[in-house]
Amino acid sequence: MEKKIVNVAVGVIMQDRQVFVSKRAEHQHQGGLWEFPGGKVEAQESIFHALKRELAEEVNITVNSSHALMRIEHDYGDKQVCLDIHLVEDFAGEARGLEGQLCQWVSIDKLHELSFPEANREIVSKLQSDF
Ligand SMILES: Nc1nc2c([nH]c(=O)n2[C@H]2C[C@H](O)[C@@H](COP(=O)(O)OP(=O)(O)OP(=O)(O)O)O2)c(=O)[nH]1
Ligand SMILES: [Mg+2]
Repeated sequence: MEKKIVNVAVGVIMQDRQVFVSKRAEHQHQGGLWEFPGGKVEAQESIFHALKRELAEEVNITVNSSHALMRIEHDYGDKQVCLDIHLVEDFAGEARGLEGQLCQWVSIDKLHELSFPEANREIVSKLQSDF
């Protein structure tokens, strides 16, 4: 049977050379690892709309605009994802976890010290080489 690919809108929220990351809950897929906030793109929804909705729900910010950074397709074996990663520098509100998740601002230079899901390796490399 062909596996369904889950499309995910992911936001790299950046301010003053720092990025806002949150920790995935233990019970979630890839639980206990750090992530860039985001979530599933619903049927008929644009990536930008999903990004805006998820970042408001999860981390309290209103995204005004964003730029597509990269797309990563990754097969975790138990789940196949397509991550649409956007850079979010233009937003309103103060970022904080609204779902009880641990969050922090981390400097780009230290991003590699955190444990992320496998698919995020490329994102961290790109951020550290481009910014
Ligand atoms: N948000 C996010 N998801 C990531 C990252 N890296 C990565 O592999 N993923 C994977 C983990 C999950 O399988 C999927 C995102 O699903 P999610 O659990 O955030 O979706 P969601 O917010 O809509 O939440 P839910 O409906 O599952 O409760 O993408 C990342 O940096 N951020
Ligand atoms: Mg999510």
